[in-house]
Amino acid sequence: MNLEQQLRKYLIMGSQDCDRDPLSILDEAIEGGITAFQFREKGEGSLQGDEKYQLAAALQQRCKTAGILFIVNDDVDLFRRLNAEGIHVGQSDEHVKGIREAHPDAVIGLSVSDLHEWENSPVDLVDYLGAGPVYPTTSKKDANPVSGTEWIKELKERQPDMPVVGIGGITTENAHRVMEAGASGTAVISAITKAEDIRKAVGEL
Ligand SMILES: Cc1ncc(COP(=O)(O)OP(=O)(O)O)c(N)n1
Ligand SMILES: Cc1ncsc1CCOP(=O)(O)O
Ligand SMILES: [Mg+2]
Repeated sequence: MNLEQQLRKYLIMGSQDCDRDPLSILDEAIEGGITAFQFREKGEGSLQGDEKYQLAAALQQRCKTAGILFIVNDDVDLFRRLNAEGIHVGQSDEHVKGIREAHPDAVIGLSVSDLHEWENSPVDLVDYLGAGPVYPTTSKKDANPVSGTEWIKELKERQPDMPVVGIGGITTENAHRVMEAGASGTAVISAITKAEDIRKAVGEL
């Protein structure tokens, strides 16, 4: 699978997003057919220190066994310690240039919410872009204003060969609009972590 195919069904999750064991949720999502996973341990109720590391390592092991791309959000030290395949950063996180210099082969994802961010970002140094929030989200308190699917279309016009994943408020009902706009995949938290039947939800995505 190339990166574009790997980004198709992209689960993002930390313990703060889970009403039950994160490992069981990941197992069910893997059975359902996710293709990438981002460890995002962040916000109210999130684990710190060794507890965070232990959970990340356990989730990474599940992804390794299943052959699923494993990406760490924000925490470059954790990404290094785990020797993870990828790191996702946003506009206020560690700069892409330094990460790329130190890790030429890493999969690096960058969030871009609007044209100003895109124009001022080192987009030639990253492997994919996270575009959003496409729709209103309750999973990220400090989310930027909603960008709609138009933003994905615009990114694909400007950088046709750059894989773009839509993120924010994506559900099994609206995911098709994100793909129709030109995204390589959908990145979701609640559509999977809060689903009654996780395998079914991943299938429907
Ligand atoms: C795939 C993907 N796209 C966007 C984001 C958001 O990143 P960021 O803006 O840095 O916000 P946090 O997730 O760090 O709160 C993402 N994590 N993944
Ligand atoms: C991390 C992140 N970045 C932009 S929106 C968002 C949260 C996505 O969560 P959900 O899929 O539950 O809306
Ligand atoms: Mg970030």
